[in-house]
Amino acid sequence: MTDSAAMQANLLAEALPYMQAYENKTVVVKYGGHAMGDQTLGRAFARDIALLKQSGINPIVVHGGGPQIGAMLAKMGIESRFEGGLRVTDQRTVEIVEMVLAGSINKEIVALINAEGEWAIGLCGKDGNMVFAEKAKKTYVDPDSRIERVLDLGFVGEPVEVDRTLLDLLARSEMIPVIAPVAPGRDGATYNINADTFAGAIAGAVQAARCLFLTDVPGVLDRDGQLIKELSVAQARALIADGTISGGMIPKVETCIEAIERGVQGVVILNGKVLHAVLLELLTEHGAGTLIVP
Ligand SMILES: Nc1ncnc2c1ncn2[C@@H]1O[C@H](COP(=O)(O)OP(=O)(O)O)[C@@H](O)[C@H]1O
Ligand SMILES: CC(=O)N[C@@H](CCC(=O)OP(=O)(O)O)C(=O)O
Repeated sequence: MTDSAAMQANLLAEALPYMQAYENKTVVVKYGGHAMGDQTLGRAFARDIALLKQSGINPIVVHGGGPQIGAMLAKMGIESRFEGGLRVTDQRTVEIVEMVLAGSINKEIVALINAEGEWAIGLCGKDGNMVFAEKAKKTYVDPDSRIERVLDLGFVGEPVEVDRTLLDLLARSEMIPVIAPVAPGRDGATYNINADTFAGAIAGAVQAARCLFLTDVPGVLDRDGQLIKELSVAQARALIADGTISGGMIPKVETCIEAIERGVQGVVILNGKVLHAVLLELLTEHGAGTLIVP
């Protein structure tokens, strides 16, 4: 046996018990816009997803694309504005969000997975009546008057209904769903949904065995910048309360907590900029990021 063949055999032997543990289980992978790097990274991500399917695991990809939406808006002369980590989305903006998310980014990921010999299918919340959203109800406390005010974020939505019929059908097929976080409202509007929130709702609806959030940091870091390998829901809440977890990591960890409360068995935040992060997390003993457990 050559060295390389021996190495592959060793890797396979290490991965086998994990593959068996996840067999026929659903793993939701949230692929964040910041985690989408160059072609090499994109191909490695697609290969990981293809390998999961080939191993009898049922992957569902939910993707973001915040930086890519920002770049397209800038090209059209529209400035991006965020409130509490959410993009303020007027009618013109939601049209561009849908174009970028459900159009170019979605099809790019589908093509990458298909190039690995699999059958990916690009969807958004509108397809198969999968997700219905309502206008997000966010409030803030006015620092001068201390009065609680409602934030009007325009067409920013929260998923309120998830129908898993189409996802169940795809799970039994050769298809890998790749889903953009855009959904209709019962009011006929199109809503822009934060991709973490959307992935958490999908993971809860399908009772996923794992939900992975690929971002551009190694996971949740402690005050000294060291990776925390495992966190309980109570510990995660304490880190938000004492300010160790801040900025964009707050809604991400809150989404993880909600997903666990909805029955997802384990949620992981990890660095998508590491080659084969998904396989390293799921199929090796040490994992790759921060595992949040009940
Ligand atoms: N304790 C923490 N551990 C890790 N990242 C943190 C922490 N507190 C704040 N952050 C910030 O959260 C960011 C990740 O959130 P965000 O940028 O919204 O991710 P994404 O765009 O990939 O969804 C990190 O880049 C980091 O700046
Ligand atoms: C309401 C809201 O903020 N929606 C996000 C949707 C994309 C997203 O969340 O992408 P990332 O995961 O790459 O950040 C946005 O418009 O940027």
